[in-house]
Amino acid sequence: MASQQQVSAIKGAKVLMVGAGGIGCELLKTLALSGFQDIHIIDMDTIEVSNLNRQFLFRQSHVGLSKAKVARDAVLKFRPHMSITPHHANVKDSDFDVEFFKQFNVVLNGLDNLDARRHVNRLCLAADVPLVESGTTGFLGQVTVHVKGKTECYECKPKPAPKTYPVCTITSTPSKFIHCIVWAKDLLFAKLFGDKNQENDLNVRSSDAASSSEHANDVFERREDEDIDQYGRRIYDHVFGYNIEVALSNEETWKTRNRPKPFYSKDVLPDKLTQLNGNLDKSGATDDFSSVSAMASLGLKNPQDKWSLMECSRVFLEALKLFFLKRVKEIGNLSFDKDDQLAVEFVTAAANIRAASFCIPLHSLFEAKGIAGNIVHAVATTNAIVAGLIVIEAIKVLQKDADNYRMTYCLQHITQKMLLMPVEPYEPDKSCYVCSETPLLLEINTHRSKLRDFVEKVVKAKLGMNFPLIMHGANLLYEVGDDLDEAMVANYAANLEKVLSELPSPITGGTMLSVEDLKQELICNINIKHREEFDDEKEPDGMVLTGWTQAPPVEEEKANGNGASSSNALQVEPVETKKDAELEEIPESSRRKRKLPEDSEGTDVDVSNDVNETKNHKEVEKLDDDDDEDLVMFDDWASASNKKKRLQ
Ligand SMILES: Nc1ncnc2c1ncn2[C@@H]1O[C@H](COP(=O)(O)OP(=O)(O)OP(=O)(O)O)[C@@H](O)[C@H]1O
Ligand SMILES: [Zn+2]
Repeated sequence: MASQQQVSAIKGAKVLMVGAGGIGCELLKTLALSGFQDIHIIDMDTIEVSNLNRQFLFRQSHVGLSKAKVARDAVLKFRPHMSITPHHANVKDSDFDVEFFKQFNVVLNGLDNLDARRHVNRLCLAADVPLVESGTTGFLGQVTVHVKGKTECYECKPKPAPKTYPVCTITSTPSKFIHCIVWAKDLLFAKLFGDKNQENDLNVRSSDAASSSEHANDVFERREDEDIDQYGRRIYDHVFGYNIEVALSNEETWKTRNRPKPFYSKDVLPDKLTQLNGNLDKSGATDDFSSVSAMASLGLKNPQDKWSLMECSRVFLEALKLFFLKRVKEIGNLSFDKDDQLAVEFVTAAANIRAASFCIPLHSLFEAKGIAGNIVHAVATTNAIVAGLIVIEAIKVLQKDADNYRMTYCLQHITQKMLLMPVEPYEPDKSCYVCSETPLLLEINTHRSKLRDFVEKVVKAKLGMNFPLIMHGANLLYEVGDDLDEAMVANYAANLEKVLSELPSPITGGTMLSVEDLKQELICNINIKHREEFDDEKEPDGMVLTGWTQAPPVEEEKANGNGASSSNALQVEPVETKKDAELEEIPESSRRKRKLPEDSEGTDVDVSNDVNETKNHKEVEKLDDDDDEDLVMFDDWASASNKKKRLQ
């Protein structure tokens, strides 16, 4: 039962909910049933069929409609007197500025990406509105509280970086199916259907041997008047035949490994079969790209079947053909999307052919899609638990009950019945560039690096600024915005191409730059230190930013003798996690032996495993095998004491 105080805090609160997906639907329902009266919802998406299994406010008839609006309507049916304001929009839109955020007493995130989370964090800091942040991945989840000046902000701690794979493993020596998927998705699919100007390691493979015109760099370009079937076979023969032969010629590599088998289309697919390949009429409507399917065209029905090498080859050629015949306008702009059926078919087929070549077990489309799309199946119960925890923290925040704020980690721990692990929040990190004013340090070659390098590699990629403004003293060097006149745009464009030391207001060693994102009201000061040389391998950006921290990438395996290194690695998100940086590591303090509250007094629980990885469930389970009494289920949060004061 809520106390009178809680009831009035709830009733008087104006709440902003960002994200009306898996967590958001549960959250809105729980907020409504807890008595909240005034809620704004921002969600940029429309409802998809795949949402219906867990986003229970939505029905089949809502597919294609705004999530925010339908969620509002669904809740008003059982709480008609609530005020719910839906915004079908991106939270990064300029309408949702600091003034907009200031009207709320608390912001609750149910998002699925780092970019939006960082943006909301910055606006909450600028508007001085508390934020309750959340995320789930399968059975794992977390809820964290961020109150300016009291607790760490969302960006105080580095977020786990995506898993990386050495390039040479992907291009030359795959040993697992995931390596074949990364190759098919990030190299081959990107090369054939994505931006032609992007650097791509398939080029290296294609041009490092004989430079005969047949196998030179432009092998992926479709020649004028080239029949689409011929083109498909040529690509097939190049990537699965010729490239493997080139790799085989490097005898050293295969001394300790199984030699791969080159495949040529004429051997795998008799001529007659290719001619008969596919029935385009069955491949899907021409006006609905999303329904185009090579499987349909070939009469392959069950996505859980493992295709034979011949079937994979037919799907490969058919999918490639369908892209050129039915989706030609998109070619050049495509990037892999797990919800794009034809893309998934192509990648599954290509990955399996490569897997067959390297004697790696083949996988079904269903499995390949899960791996390629980093899919961990969402668990509705986890979302419900997390939504409940968000509301509990929101109520504490509204009551300014800072002593009892908790970051709560939801762990699957069936054998030990351990479900929730509450942890006291940390104070703000004094060196966090987002919530403190600590300057960053950038080592850079000011005579060689251009302003563009600085903007792309530091300001956008690392600091996550979308609308940067760069000042050197009183001089404005660069700015992005809708209200700039033509002369300014031209001036900034010219600055981008200049090396730092030759800018109108030169940037040299000792310069202090101020970089600001007007929309996020975030200002960072950056001290510049000139440095001549950088290590290509270890410092591939050609610059080093200190004070900005990202957890080191999870490196799958060390360079394996072909000269690759982690800096020269392909990134994929950890397969075990669903969304980027959705789950954080449990804070250091609680990763060490941590004294538990009353119920489990005297029992030390070591949670030294990374909750990020679903595969680690087994390791988590084995943590305290010897003690069956570790039930860590707190229904009285205040009793979760035994605590060391960390808040100010
Ligand atoms: N920048 C943003 N602005 C507004 N809403 C956002 C933004 N980024 C993500 N969202 C919303 O956050 C919600 C996250 O929900 P969820 O994690 O369940 O993802 P989903 O897209 O519904 O499901 P899935 O990714 O599993 O198909 C989505 O509804 C998405 O539209
Ligand atoms: Zn911070």
